[in-house]
Amino acid sequence: MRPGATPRLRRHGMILAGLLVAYLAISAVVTNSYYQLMLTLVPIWAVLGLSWNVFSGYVGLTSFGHAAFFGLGAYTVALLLTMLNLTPWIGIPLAAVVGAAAALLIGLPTFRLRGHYFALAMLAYPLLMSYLAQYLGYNEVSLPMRRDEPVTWMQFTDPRVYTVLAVGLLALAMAISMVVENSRFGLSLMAIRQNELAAEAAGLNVRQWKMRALMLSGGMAGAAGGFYACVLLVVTPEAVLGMLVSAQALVVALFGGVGTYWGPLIGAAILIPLSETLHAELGEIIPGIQGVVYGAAIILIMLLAPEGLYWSIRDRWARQAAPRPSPVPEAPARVPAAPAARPSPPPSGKTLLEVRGLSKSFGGLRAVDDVSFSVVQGSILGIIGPNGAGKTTMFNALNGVLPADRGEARMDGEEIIGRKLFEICRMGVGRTFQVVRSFPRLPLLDNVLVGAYGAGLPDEEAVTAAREAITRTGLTHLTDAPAGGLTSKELRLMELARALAGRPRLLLLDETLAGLGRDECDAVLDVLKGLRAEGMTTIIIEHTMHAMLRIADELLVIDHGRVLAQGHPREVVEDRKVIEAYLGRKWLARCSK
Ligand SMILES: Nc1ncnc2c1ncn2[C@@H]1O[C@H](COP(=O)(O)OP(=O)(O)OP(=O)(O)O)[C@@H](O)[C@H]1O
Repeated sequence: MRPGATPRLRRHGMILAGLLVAYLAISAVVTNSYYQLMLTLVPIWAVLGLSWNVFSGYVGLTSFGHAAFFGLGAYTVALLLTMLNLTPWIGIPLAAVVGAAAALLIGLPTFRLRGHYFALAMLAYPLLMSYLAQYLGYNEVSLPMRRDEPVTWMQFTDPRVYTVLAVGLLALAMAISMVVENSRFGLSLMAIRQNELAAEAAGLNVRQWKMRALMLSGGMAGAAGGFYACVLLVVTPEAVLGMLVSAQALVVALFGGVGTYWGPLIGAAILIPLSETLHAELGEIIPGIQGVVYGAAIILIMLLAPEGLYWSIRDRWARQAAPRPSPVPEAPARVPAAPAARPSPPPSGKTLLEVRGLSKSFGGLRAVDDVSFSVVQGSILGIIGPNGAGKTTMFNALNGVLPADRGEARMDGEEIIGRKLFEICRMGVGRTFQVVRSFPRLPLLDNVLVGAYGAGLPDEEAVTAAREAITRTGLTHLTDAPAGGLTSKELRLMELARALAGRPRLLLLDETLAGLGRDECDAVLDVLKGLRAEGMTTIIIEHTMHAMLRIADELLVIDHGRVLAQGHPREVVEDRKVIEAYLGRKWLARCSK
């Protein structure tokens, strides 16, 4: 569980229990059978919305095809009952298993696609299943009437019993979502949504996490579909695999709020009664009024609250509660000093990283061309070079973001080239990226925790490692501050802390000082010096020469993908080749004064 999760879960659990009891009390007094059915449908669609949210909301990959899992669940229950006489009490859990298994089969090929292509591919699955159901002659599967033993066959004469069961299913789906969102599961998924590459570089096995999320989501949708079949007593492709079903899952979550378990609940509680009431009152005059309601809801929410009702209300509330523009006071004096830096690194003399003949081309462009260098343990190697010289590509080839064409890189004698990004991270290579990505609404601690989870540390140790990393970067006073209120310097340090939380032996820092003022640069440099004093080995790409001269033990100059020079910073910056290729005439003039 994430820090602070237990009291939060308790609080939210009590609110949820209160809401569900109130809902049951209302449904107990409704006598009209149409509205009784509507009260049963609200929790069912909320469960489908929650299932969509567990995958698309947390991972950020839009699914237009959740009807596939829902429909499979509905057909599983209906066919098991009609063909094998199997009670829905067993059929519904089996529907969840079928939904999860379908998610595995769908995920395997579809995770190769990204963005819009993924969303469109998901659309194809329920369509395919719908045609298959028609082809197999399952155009209309009616559940046999077994009113003699209502409990055994889940066929009750009093529709309010279905509402109670639907609320029970919703409570279960909410409990699952709450645990997911407040655990390493949810945080890992959110990290993937924020930046897949950075998440993998932090040690997360992105494909595995996505698959787990889709399977859980498929299972929840399958159970919802299975129960839906028991409520309607008839299953048709249009009703359970149709476009409106997928749209309903998506719309209730988008309307209520994406990436939070409250979202689908709010969305279903507002949209389902609205569309069903309009359907009841105006359905004969305007057929398909539900589609109009969902379309209008999407347009309205996109215009007025793009992240959904929940976030819009919560953010407004938070702004009123804390009217200051930033939760972080501005005075720099308040920033506690990072660990005191020793003037010189502990020279271990031992080589930690040995790179030989590393090459990477993009078509005809040799972005990294036969690069060799080594890094002494406990030292800082600065990498400089003109824009487009191949510095970032070299980092990418080193830590597995891109496959290297040739070459080797041994860390402590162990080859890292050819391994996956998350494996290299787990071997002790931490990395930051040029563009910082944070989870703005989550506290700094949670943002940093991702690095510790990625390294595979168990829950308690992960929190300890994250707190240690926060202390080492001098951000202790901001531990509970939301990342959205941090300054550029604090965000840079937060990213550094995230890399440190995985307890790396080697840090790859890509332009950590980019966009910072002189004072801010100094503060970050102090942190880096502190880390070196602790024995951390760092390779840093940086354009700010004054910073490089102050911090680097050695400089490596790259130009057109090749090593132009390597050595002590003072010697390197006086090298004519380096001056001509990178530093320029102004630098030469300054040097010759
Ligand atoms: N994925 C890619 N596909 C094709 N070409 C690429 C790709 N990534 C980088 N390049 C090219 O490779 C060369 C090296 O780029 P790289 O980003 O590594 O340079 P850099 O030294 O890090 O530059 P900067 O200092 O501007 O970040 C550039 O010409 C760039 O356009």
